[in-house]
Amino acid sequence: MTVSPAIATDGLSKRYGSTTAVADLDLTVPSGVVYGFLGPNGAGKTTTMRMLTGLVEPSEGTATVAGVPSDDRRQLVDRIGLLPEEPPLYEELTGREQLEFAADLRRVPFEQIADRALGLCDRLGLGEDLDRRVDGYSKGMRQKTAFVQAVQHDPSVVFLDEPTSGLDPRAAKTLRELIVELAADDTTVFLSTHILPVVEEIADRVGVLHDGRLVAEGPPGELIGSVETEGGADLEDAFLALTGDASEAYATE
Ligand SMILES: Nc1ncnc2c1ncn2[C@@H]1O[C@H](COP(=O)(O)OP(=O)(O)OP(=O)(O)O)[C@@H](O)[C@H]1O
Repeated sequence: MTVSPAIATDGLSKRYGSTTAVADLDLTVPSGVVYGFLGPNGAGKTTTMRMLTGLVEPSEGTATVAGVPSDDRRQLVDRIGLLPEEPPLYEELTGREQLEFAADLRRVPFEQIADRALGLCDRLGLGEDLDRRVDGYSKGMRQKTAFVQAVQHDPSVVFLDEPTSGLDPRAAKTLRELIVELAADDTTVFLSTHILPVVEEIADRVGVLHDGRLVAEGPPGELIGSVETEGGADLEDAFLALTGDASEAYATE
């Protein structure tokens, strides 16, 4: 029996006027993996994620996510989760109301997923703040709420854009653990981040985008092994070699 990939794209491209944001992308992401999606600023990562989540129409090519064509937004939202760079939260709601609202959008009764949602909040240290309004939340509290909102309905595929942004070290560690647990429970995690040690630690596979093109793909160890260095190479070395610009300053925290 062949298991369908979680994400498959065929010649996926996006142009904005004379700018080619994503060019002829053929990507296959197996089910149940953590997939690190890397690339310099402006490489096309966000645009790719927007196409895969049905928010932006491709100029050419097709994509299937969790078995659904990416232009079938109605079916897609039930099967995916998205944590974008700028989390969409309603300032006037409490954290709990925000999570209930997100469940409603997917026509999932919140009571059905409350144990999972509130358990995630507790793990992230958000439990005691859930009845406060979002407009009084810190950046980290917003990020935690947006993460729970993205995964509370147990999606088949979740897209995370810089998920540890603004999180303190303890919460960031918990979030990394949660990502690994999600994948172990068969949720495919599509993770875009500039924090390469995190990718090296938790990603099963990595794709590197450069100028809208996929320039490398495989397990992190394979990418690192492809780089020649005098000492031991790491994913940052591989990234810099593959994207050909040693001046890109990348976080190494
Ligand atoms: N709505 C838009 N209109 C015009 N150009 C756009 C638009 N969205 C993205 N672009 C362009 O497409 C290219 C890819 O941008 P994108 O945001 O996908 O990159 P990224 O890899 O996510 O970058 P970063 O790491 O900085 O977030 C850039 O040249 C960007 O200026």
